[in-house]
Amino acid sequence: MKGSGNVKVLVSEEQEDLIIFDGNHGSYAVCCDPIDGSSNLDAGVAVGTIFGVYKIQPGSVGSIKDVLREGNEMVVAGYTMYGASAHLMLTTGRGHGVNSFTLDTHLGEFILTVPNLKIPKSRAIYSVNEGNSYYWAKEAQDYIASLKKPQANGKPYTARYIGSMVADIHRTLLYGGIFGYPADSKSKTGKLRVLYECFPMALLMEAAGGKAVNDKGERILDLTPKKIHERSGIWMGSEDEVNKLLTFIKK
Ligand SMILES: O=P(O)(O)OC[C@H]1O[C@](O)(COP(=O)(O)O)[C@@H](O)[C@@H]1O
Repeated sequence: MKGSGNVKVLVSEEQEDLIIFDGNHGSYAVCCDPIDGSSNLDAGVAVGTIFGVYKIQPGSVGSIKDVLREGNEMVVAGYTMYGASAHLMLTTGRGHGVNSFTLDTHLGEFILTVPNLKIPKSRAIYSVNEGNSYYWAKEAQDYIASLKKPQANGKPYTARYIGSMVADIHRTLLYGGIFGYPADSKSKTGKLRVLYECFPMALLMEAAGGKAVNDKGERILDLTPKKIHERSGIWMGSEDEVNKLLTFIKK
């Protein structure tokens, strides 16, 4: 990133402090989770790299103010997923849609395989770590319990959880459904980090026609973090599925 000359500020999950690249005139601030899902690496489960990009503030020489901003101000977001095949999912903002690329290992190039990807409006798939459900707020417990009952079509929802956010979100973008990692009485501010997990995935989700909210039902992209490694509870996925969740949260 330093060598590109375009990046002035870097926030990485792997670095406690903000990095400012002195000596270059980069115009961008990158927020990055270099290996998301790292706890799954040894098991050979798909992991990925998540990134979100801001244009640094006018007149800025690189500071924390360039990243402690609303998610709405991100200009690019994406992830690469290293699984059975390697994928790059990219958006340059809500109005610009989402493009999905697959790595052609012979060419060594990412090929555009799904242009202007749209998440299905609804799908009976939920993706959460139910191992935490004892600590969840009652609204979250009631919502997930409601999905396990036979729905209008006589069938309950199906559960899918890999435990690697990139892989769970990749499946959700392609197949539809809802992914959640709510805050709970054990992790009061949630687990996933706002700048390099929640914001990039929320921008992708909305650009694909989905929705992303926190435990209070507020739009994730309207949040403004106060610290670079700030966490938030999050739910995101197909529009109808998030709207159904909101009927439990916003009673
Ligand atoms: O094991 P849990 O508590 O279900 O958490 C899994 C979540 O944590 C993560 O692994 C994030 O953590 P890392 O970025 O530190 O790997 C996400 O990819 C995943 O959604």
